[in-house]
Amino acid sequence: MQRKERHALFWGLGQLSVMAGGLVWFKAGHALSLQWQLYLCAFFLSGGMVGYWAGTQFFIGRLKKRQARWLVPGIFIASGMFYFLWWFNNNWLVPGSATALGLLMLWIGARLISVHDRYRLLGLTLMLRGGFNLLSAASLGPEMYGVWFVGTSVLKVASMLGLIYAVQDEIQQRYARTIDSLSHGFLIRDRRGHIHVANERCAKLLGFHTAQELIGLHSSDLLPGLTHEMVDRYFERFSAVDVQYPITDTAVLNLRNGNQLPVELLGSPYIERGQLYCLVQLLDISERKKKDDLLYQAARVDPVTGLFNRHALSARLTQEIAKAASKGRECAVLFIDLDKFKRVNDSFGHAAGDELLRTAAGRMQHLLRPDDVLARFGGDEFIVVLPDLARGSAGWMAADCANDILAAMASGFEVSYHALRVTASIGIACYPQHGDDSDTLIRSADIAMYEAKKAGRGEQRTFHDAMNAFAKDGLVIDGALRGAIEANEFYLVYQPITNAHTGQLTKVEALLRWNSSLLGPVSPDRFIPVAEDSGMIIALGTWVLEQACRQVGAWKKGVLDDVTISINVSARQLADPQFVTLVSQALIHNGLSPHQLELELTERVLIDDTANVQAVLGRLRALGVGISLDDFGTGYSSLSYLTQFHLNTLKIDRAFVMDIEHSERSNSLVHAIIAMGHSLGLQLVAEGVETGGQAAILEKMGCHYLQGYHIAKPVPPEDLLRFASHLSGAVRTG
Ligand SMILES: Nc1nc2c(ncn2[C@@H]2O[C@H](COP(=O)(O)O[C@H]3[C@@H](O)[C@H](n4cnc5c(=O)[nH]c(N)nc54)O[C@@H]3COP(=O)(O)O)[C@@H](O)[C@H]2O)c(=O)[nH]1
Repeated sequence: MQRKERHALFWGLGQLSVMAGGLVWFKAGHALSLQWQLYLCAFFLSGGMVGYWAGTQFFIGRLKKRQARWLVPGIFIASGMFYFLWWFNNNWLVPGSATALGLLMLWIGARLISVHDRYRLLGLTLMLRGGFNLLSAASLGPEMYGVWFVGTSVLKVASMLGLIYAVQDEIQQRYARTIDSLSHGFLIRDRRGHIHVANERCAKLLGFHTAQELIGLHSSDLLPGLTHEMVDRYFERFSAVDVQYPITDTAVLNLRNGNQLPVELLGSPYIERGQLYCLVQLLDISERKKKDDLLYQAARVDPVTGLFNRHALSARLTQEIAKAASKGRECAVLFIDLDKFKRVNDSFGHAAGDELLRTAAGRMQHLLRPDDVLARFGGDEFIVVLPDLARGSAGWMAADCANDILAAMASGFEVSYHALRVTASIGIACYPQHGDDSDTLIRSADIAMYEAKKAGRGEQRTFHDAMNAFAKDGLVIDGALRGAIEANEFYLVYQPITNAHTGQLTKVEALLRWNSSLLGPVSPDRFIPVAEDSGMIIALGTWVLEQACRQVGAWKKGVLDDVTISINVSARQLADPQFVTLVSQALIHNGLSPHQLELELTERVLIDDTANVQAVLGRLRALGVGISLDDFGTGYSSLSYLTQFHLNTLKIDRAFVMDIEHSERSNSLVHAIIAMGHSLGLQLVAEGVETGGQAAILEKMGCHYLQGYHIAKPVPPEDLLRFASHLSGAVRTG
């Protein structure tokens, strides 16, 4: 039995008790002594009153534990009092009982009315019964028994109805409270679409004031766009076989107040008295949708610049390609890489780097048309997509755009109160000429961007097929390079560098050769850039350093006893924190004095990471190792490098030397370089000397050393030893 229903037990027992008292008094006079009759009547009346009182308290939920403990003692105390009263005068028994019961019912009725509206009918009928009892007590004679019986029966039926109403109302209220306490909307509709039940949350979600407003409405009245057909079609889904419940849908509802509400609808069938209804739960998923949108955004947007990220860009480019294909139009992809961005990050920190990226992105965005797409592709890489271009125009439109971007970058940046110059390198690929899917176009633009970088930064290049062949070649070489050191596929050749005045062999340049088991002989011009890109140049350079020093060690105590070995060092080697240690170990292990080693660097190495390069070169010079600037004249040819890096030697590039006999411009340029080198106290080496005439001019100009095919080609070590022996004999005799 439910806790609430125990009131019926108390009331039932109370009623039984009162009836038992009546039987004892009116029907048991012949079987019991008067004292027993009086006592039992007093006991049953007390039991009945306590039962009514306790039932009422229980009904309204106010029967406390400590009160319940007094119920049985209360019956005995009250019985004692009634017995004592009637013992004096047993004529008081009937009117006294009616009076006591009447007063109790008046109290119960008043109490119920005061507690809740739903008890008003019950309370009123009980008060009437109470009043009727009092009236009966005052005037009830045997002649009135018939009237009394009818009156009391009518009132009992009325209070029964009042009780049924109160209990039903309570059950309904409990049900309503339960569905109202649900955190989601809830409604029950019938086959025709009429709403039978709805909770307050449902009303609120749909823009109504109360749930009551919804009851009786047709579902199509709930939302402006909802038609009768849609309402019927929804219900039909519940009649279908093999349906998994709940039927779950998500939708964005257009509400009557003009707002939109993203919801999840959970529909389940509900059968009442053989009729199929549909029970719909509405879950407000605005918050979930906001989070989904945020995640979607995060997956598509670069947090630093707020631009599309790589994934979003790919998807967008695929769309633009499809559009261009369907309309016979073109589109272009610009792959933009900020030069030297790493230096900004390293020198000023990542916050400054981010600021620079945002400024660069802002400048680019400013140059673009509303439909153009700008995305951050990676660290310092951006991509611009120019969509919907007329046939034949993609190439020049992209080149124009690239020029504008290069100009915008050239105006310099202010980052963390520092004025910085950051250039960009741009590669261009067009649809349909250079690829017909997003991956191919981006890859082609990337390859073209690398070509632009190689051309010396701040440049743009448009993709062409030869670049692809080159990139593919790079991939093949990259694959073949792996394991080539362990497989002993590399060896060194040595090219003599002689004193221009005396002809004496004073230096040799070690040059790397690769005889690949897969590709055959591969020239350094092809494999060195690939090794530099992959980072393998560090291992390869270390091998060259050790091998060359070992060779010079082996030449000790011979004609090449005091020769200086010159080796080429790439930027990545110099950035390797182990590099200086490796150099010093190579010297010690092979017994070389530091002046016997000269490291050849190109201008590109020097500009890449000035602060670090300066520090490393300082440590190398402290060791006593010589530093030589290779290919001078081909790169930036900046005088500041010559003073800034404390170089020992300047190597004049072959490109100038080859023309000095015939070109006045080359002649005067080489002359100027030599004069400048002298003034800075540098040793000068002329590269690519191929003729005696060139050698003579260079010697006359004051060049200290000569290197080139005129003296000797790069040769294996044993040939070089023979050459050196021959030369020293010739020099001695000469
Ligand atoms: N980081 C490293 N780079 C290296 C290493 N070994 C070589 N290289 C670089 O590869 C480039 C090509 O070198 P290579 O094919 O060996 O060419 C050298 C000489 O053979 C060539 N040379 C010398 N004299 C002449 C000449 O009279 N005519 C002519 N046509 N070519 C000549 O010049 C190259 C030497 O160049 P340089 O280093 O600039 O002095 C080249 O850039 C090498 O630097 C290595 O171990 N590590």
